[in-house]
Amino acid sequence: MNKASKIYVAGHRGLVGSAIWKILESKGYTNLTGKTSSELNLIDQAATEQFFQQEKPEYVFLAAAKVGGIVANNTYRAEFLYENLAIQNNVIHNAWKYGVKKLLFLGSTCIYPRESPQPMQEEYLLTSPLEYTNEPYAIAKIAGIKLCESYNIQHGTNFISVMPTNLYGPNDNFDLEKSHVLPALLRKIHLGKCLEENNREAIQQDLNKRPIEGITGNASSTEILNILKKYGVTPPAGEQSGSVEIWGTGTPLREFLWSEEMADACVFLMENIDFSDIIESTSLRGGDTTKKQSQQTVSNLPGEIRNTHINIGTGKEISIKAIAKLIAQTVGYNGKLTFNTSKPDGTLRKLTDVNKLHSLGWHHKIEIEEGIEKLYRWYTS
Ligand SMILES: NC(=O)C1=CN([C@@H]2O[C@H](COP(=O)(O)OP(=O)(O)OC[C@H]3O[C@@H](n4cnc5c(N)ncnc54)[C@H](OP(=O)(O)O)[C@@H]3O)[C@@H](O)[C@H]2O)C=CC1
Ligand SMILES: C[C@H]1O[C@H](OP(=O)(O)OP(=O)(O)OC[C@H]2O[C@@H](n3cnc4c(=O)[nH]c(N)nc43)[C@H](O)[C@@H]2O)[C@@H](O)[C@@H](O)C1=O
Repeated sequence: MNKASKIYVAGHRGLVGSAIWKILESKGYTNLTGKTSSELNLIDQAATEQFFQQEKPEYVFLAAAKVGGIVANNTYRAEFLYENLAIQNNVIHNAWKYGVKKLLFLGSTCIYPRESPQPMQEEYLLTSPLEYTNEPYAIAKIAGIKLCESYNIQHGTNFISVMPTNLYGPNDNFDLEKSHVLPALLRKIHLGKCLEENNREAIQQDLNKRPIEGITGNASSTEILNILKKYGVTPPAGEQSGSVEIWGTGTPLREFLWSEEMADACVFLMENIDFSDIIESTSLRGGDTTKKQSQQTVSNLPGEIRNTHINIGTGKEISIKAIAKLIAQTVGYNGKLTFNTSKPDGTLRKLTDVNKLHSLGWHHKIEIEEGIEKLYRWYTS
C-alpha cells in the first residue's frame, strides 16, 4: 500500500472499522473511502457491484458485518447467517471482479469447535461441532474464510482472513441486550454506581446519549428505575446494597483485545503480509499439507491448502466473574454482583493460540486492566 492508494474500509463507523480508519489517517494514508449502511447496503448485490465498478478500491478492509453478543446471536439467528453471508459474498466477489490488490476479511474465534482443545490453533477449524448460541454467525464466518482462500487458490487473489478474539474499545455497542459482555457490564456497573451515589444527572446523561427502549434521561424517576431494573441494575434500599446482574454462571473464560490494537494488527498485516507469506507460516507450523510447498507461488500450489486464516488475540484469558470484579473496581462500584443463570454461558473457553500471529511479527501491548481504564475514561468523557 502506498499513501495515495485507494483504500475502502467497509464498516468504517463500527468498533473495529473506526479504529482502522483512525490508524490509516494517522499513518498518512490520504485516499480512504467509507460508506454507512444507509449510503451503501452491502447486502444489496447490485449496489455493491456498482460501488466497486465506480470506486475501484485498491485495498479493502472488510469490517462490515452483523455483529452482537451472545443473546443477539442466539435470537436473530437467521439475520446473523443471511446478512453476514450476503455482505461477505458481495464484497469478496466484487473485490476479485474489480481487481482489488489485497483484501482483509474479519472473522471471529467462534469459528472453532465448542469443545476445541485450548489454546485454539488455526488447524482446529472444522474438527468437531460448533457452539450452538452463535452457530449461524460462525458458519457465515467459516464461509468467508473459505471464500477468501478459494479465490486465492482459483484466481490468484491476495485475500487474508483474520479471526479476532472478543474485542472492546471506543465506539463499541453499549446496548444492554444486544452488545458483548464487556461494554454491557461496563455500562451496567457504571449505572449501578450512579444509583449508589444517587447521581441522577449522570444517569440522565447516560440515557440521553444511549436511550434504553426509548427511555431517555427526561423520563420520570420511576420509569428510569424500572428500565434499569429490567436490565438487572437495582439501587440500594435502606441497609441493602444495590446490585448488578451478570448473565450466566460467571465461570466461562474469555480473551479480550483492545479494538485499536486489533486495528493495528489489521493494518500491519495489510502493509506487510501476503497470502503467500501466510501459506509459508502455516507450513512452518507443520500443521497441514502445504508443508513442502512454501517456495511455490500460490496459484501454482498443488494439493490441499487450508487453515490459512490468522488468529488475533492476546493469548490470555479471564473469567466473566473476574472481569465483572475488575470493572467494578475500576468504576468504583461497591454493590453486589449477582448471576442470572437463565441466560446462556455459551462456550466455556475460547483461548486463541497466537503463535502464527507472533511469527508474522505482531504482538499485543495493552493488557485488560489498562484497557478497562481507557474504556471507562472514554465512556464517561
Ligand atoms: N466486536 C467484537 O468483539 C468482535 C468482532 N468481530 C468481527 O469484527 C468485524 C467488525 O466488528 P465490529 O466493529 O465489532 O462491529 P460493529 O457492529 O461495531 O460495526 C459493524 C459495521 O458494519 C456495518 N454494517 C453492518 N451491516 C451493514 C450492511 N448491510 N451494509 C453496510 N454496512 C453494514 C455497520 O455500518 P453502519 O454503522 O453504517 O450501520 C458498522 O459500521 C466484524 O466482522 C465482526 O464479526 C470478531 C470478533 C469479535
Ligand atoms: C466475540 C464473540 O461474541 C459472542 O460470543 P460470546 O463471547 O459468548 O459473547 P458475549 O460477549 O455476549 O458473552 C460472553 C460471556 O459473558 C456473559 N455475560 C455476562 N453478563 C453479560 C451481559 O450483560 N451481556 C453479555 N453480552 N454477556 C454477558 C455471557 O453469558 C457469556 O458467557 C459471539 O456470539 C460472537 O459475536 C463472537 O464472535
